[in-house]
Order: sequence, then structure tokens, then C-alpha cells
Amino acid sequence: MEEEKKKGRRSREEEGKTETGRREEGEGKKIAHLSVVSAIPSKAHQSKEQNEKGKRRKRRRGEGEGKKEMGRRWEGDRKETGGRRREEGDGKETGRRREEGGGKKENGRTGEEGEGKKEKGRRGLPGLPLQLRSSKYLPLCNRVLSGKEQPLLIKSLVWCFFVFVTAPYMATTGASSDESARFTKNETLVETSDESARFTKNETLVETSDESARFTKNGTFIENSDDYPRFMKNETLDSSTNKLTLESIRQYLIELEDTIIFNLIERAKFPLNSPTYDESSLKIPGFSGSLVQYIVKETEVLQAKVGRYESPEEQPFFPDDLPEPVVIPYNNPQELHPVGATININETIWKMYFGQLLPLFVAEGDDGNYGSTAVCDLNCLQALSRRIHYGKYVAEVKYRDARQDYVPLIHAQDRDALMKLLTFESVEEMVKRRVEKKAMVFGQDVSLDDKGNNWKYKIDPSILPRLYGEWVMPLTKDVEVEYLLWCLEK
Ligand SMILES: O=C(O)C(=O)C[C@]1(C(=O)O)C=C[C@@H](O)C=C1
Repeated sequence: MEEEKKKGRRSREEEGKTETGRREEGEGKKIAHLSVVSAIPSKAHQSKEQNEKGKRRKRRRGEGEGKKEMGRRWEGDRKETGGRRREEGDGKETGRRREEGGGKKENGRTGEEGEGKKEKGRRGLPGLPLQLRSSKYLPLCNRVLSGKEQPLLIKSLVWCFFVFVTAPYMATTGASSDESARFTKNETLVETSDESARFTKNETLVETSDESARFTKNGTFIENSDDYPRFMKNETLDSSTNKLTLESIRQYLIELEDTIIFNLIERAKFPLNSPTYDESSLKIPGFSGSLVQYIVKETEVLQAKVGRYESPEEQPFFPDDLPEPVVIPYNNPQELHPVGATININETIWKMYFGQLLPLFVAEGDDGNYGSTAVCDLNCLQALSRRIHYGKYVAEVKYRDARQDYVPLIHAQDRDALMKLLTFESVEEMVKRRVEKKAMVFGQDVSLDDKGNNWKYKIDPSILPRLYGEWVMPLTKDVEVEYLLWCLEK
């Protein structure tokens, strides 16, 4: 009871709105029981394949063999990261420095020292340049060779040699003390860029966090990193503080409602077009599956290359064999526990979309626009998936705001209690009402005369509260619970 009160207080503070009621325990259980849970790659449920994928993605993110690192929170984690990075960085940079420096020294020796030795052999006049050896200068040479002016001359020659030969050479090859300054600067940048991060940064970010870094992790050369697109800036950070807050995340979820509704409206322009989903009607050599599967899969391959799946809220529907990014990802602070990157419930979202949602809002029929239909499906799926996987961020901020309430439930691995704690029924009601209203507004026919038919909508608005109430919000909460269950993992 006391906990309920506390939670009520918190929710009012967080939302600045009156929390009308709390979810009954039975309801929490119902949601936790959704079949989706089995699709979540938790320890208990991860298939071997998913496990492998998780490991691969973790490795790609540099979270390493790192259960230890994964679990380390806050400052401890940062120190560890800094240390590891410094070691790695040093290793690489020293290697590079050694190579470059070595190469230059080698050059110097074969060029300058080598020639000196040859001349010495040729004329027997140590340290004297060729032009000084003409007969005109011989008396002077003799004086120098035999006497007191020798040290002064040698000093002058060394100075001249440095000014006219060594310095220009160093300037053209870049082999100067500047070299070491550049390495030092890299390290500093890496360290500072880490400041706002909560968890271990991934290797790719470490390697590319410096603007001057020009290689992605897989070795692709990038001429000027600024010219390349950067998937995906975390748009939920509060614009004034650049921090993650429940308010800023909720604001972003509201914006995503627009994206979802517009995409549904676009899809509703086409009838069902069932051949789009027929695995036997597509004859693409080397691929077995439907047109929609093909388009989603190939789009994901392309988007993986430009770094879409480097963001934990972006999850692929076909995660196997995705290529590494070839561009520098946006250097977002890593706000989530690394387990966030492994939670992917797209299998459930796919089934929900094609099995339950689609038949609700598209007309029967076939107009032959299968490619366009599949692209619309792709857009709907990606928008829904992004929205639902944002639950990771929601869970993270809720945890940060009320650790004292969450930690015991996480230790007890109590799904139902976690579900109850993170549920705000009044917020859910508001969401449902808002999406219905948006569908009415966005789905109206707009005309300049009064003949417009304002009550004929492009998509039935009543589908929206259903979509959110039955699937989107419950699935978001499943993601939240899953994240919380593992977010203390060491
Ligand atoms: O806003 C929150 O607190 C959320 O957790 C998000 C969300 C949602 O999916 O919209 C989910 C659960 C809450 O009951 C309310 C809303």
C-alpha cells in the first residue's frame, strides 16, 4: 500500500497530471503472460541463434565478453572503459607511430647518413661538403682540418643541414613533433566524449569518436566523416539539457504516433494485395520467401551499412548475417545498459502486424501494386518496432528515477510486480484518446470548398485506440520489463 502511494506520488510529479488509478495485479499478470515474452532473447528464453546474434552484436558494440563490463554502472564503468580504450588506443597508435616513425628514420639513414659515408670514402675529408673541396677552398680546408676553426665550422654545417634539409623534409612528410600531439589529442577526445556516457561505449564509437578518425571498424576508408549520413541521433534527449528524461521520451513517443498513423494511412491506400505475402509467387534466384520479406530483408541490409542498427531502439526483422556499418555512427551517449541492444521482439511485432492489424484496416482486393504495398508494410513495421523498442529508454529512466523501488523487484526477478510498477493507466488512456483524435484529423479529406467529407476517414479512427491498447503499449511494457529484469546484470 505504502509502495502504491509512493508510486502515485512519483507519477504525479513526473507527469504533472493526476494519476487516476493503478493497474490491478491480475491485469499485470495478463500482460506479462503475452506470448511475446517467449520471443524476447532473455537468458531463459534466448535460442541458441539469438544468443549468437546477441553475442555478435555485443561484440560489435564492444561490450565484449564483458559481462563484467556490461554490468558495471556509472563511474566504475567509465573508468574501466577509459582504461581499456587507452590500452587499445595505445596499442594501435603506438604500432602506427612505430611504423611511421620507423619508416622515416629508415629513409633518413639511407638518404643522408648513407651518402655521408660514401663521400667520406671518396675524398677522405670527413664532414666536408663537396663544394668546399674545390682547389679554391683547399687552404681553408687544410686549416680547418688541422686546427681550431674545425668545431665552429662543423656546428655551422650541422645547423645548415638542419635548416635546409631536415626541416623541409619533416614539413613535407608530416614527421614532426606534431605527430605526437595528434595522438595525444585523440586520446583526450576519446576520454571527454565518454563523459556523458553511462555505459561502456562501443568499439566503433571509440575508434571514430574523434572527428579526424577516418576509418570505420571494418576498415572502410572515409575521406571526410562530416559528409556522411549518421544514423541515428538519439532524438529523445531533452533539447535544453541533452539528458534523457521521462518527459522527453514521452514527447518523442507522441511524435512517433504521427509517424505510425501516417504510415497506416499510406498502407490503407492499397487493398490487401495478398500476392505480396505469398512465398510461392516470388521467383528471385537465391531467395526463398515472399516479396515483403525480400524487401524488408534487403532494406535492412542496406540500412545496416549506414548504421541503423547501431541504435538499441532500432532492431532488424531479419537479424542474421547483417553487414557491419560502413559509415561512422552518430556518437550518442550510451544511455542504456548493454542488454538493451540484445532485446528484439520483432518476431512478435511481425506476427501481430500481418496476422491481426493489417486485416483490420485494409480493404480486400488486389490492384497489382505489390512492390508499393510491401514498401508501405516495411514503413509501418519499422515505425511500430521503433516505438515499441523505445520501451528500453522508458525503463531506464524509470529505473533511474526510482531505484529504491525497482532494485528489490529486479533482484527478485518479479515480472508482475515490475509490470505493475511501471504501468500508468491514466497515461495509457490519454494515449488512446489522442491517437484516435489524430487519426480523425490526419485522415480527413481536405478540400477548399464546403463539399469536403469530413467524416469519411482514410483509416477508421477506432482502430488506433485498439492498436495501442491491445498491442503497442502492452508490447512496449514487455520490452520495459525485459530490460529491467537484466539491467543489473554484472
Ligand atoms: O509513459 C510511460 O510511462 C510508459 O511506460 C509508456 C507507456 C506507453 O507505451 O505509452 C507504457 C506504459 C505506461 O502505462 C504508459 C505509457
